[in-house]
Amino acid sequence: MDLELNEVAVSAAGKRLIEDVGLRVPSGGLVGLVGPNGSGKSSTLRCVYRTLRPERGSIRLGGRELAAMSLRESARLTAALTQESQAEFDFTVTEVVEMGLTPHRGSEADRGGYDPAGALRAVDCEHLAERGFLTLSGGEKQRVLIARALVQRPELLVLDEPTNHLDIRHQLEVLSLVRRLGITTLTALHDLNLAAAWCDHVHVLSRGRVVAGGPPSEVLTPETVGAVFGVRAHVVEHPETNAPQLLFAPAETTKK
Ligand SMILES: Nc1ncnc2c1ncn2[C@@H]1O[C@H](COP(=O)(O)OP(=O)(O)OP(=O)(O)O)[C@@H](O)[C@H]1O
Repeated sequence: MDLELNEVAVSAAGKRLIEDVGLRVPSGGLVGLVGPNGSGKSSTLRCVYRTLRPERGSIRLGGRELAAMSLRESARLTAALTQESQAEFDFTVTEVVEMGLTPHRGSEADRGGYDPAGALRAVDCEHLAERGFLTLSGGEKQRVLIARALVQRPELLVLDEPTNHLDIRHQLEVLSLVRRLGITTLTALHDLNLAAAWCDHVHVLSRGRVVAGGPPSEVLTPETVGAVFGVRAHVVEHPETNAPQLLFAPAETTKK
């Protein structure tokens, strides 16, 4: 199911958070949102998982206006891992993962996919099934929340910094898993090299606007990264994967 945003604008507390945001995630595609702190990544994602209501523009999922769907319907289709998801649940890990089934309760629909144990296995957390969620490390919590998103069997995954708190192995495993799942995914990422390595397309946000979008090799150029993030970047090619990777230096550093 594809996702399309056109000229989306949203405000909160009298402040324009994003303006004219447009992007498309093709069915089964993985698209990254990158940008400096406060550039509007989370606000864009919040419009997609409907905790913010755009005041202009359109958001279509599978060709249908989100605004015309009931919240229950869009919640069934969309699983979100948000900045707020780390809420303090006083439940076991299995109970937290089972919460992902909530949007399907009372519905006949069963599109197959992960059961709670399978989802925990997929994120390498099977051994944590009976632990209290509150006793987990930050990275373990993050992986359990990804398992909760998987059992929902969503058509669309919306991920806000899914690699937060994860060690390097689990960062790579989570993105590789998302890739393998083939679910339409829009994700905010701080790490430009992860975005470059895993995303089909990357959109760069700056002050609430998309200033560049397309394949990572076309978008994550020294010029764009320099202008948006205020750092000097050099692009090298990963010797194994050929993905563009960036090396950074502060803007003011002069070469010795
Ligand atoms: N409810 C709100 N009321 C007022 N301002 C808000 C609200 N939500 C977000 N903002 C502001 O909008 C801007 C964009 O925030 P947003 O969280 O979308 O950025 P972000 O790119 O996800 O940032 P980060 O990388 O720091 O997570 C910020 O300046 C933020 O302070």
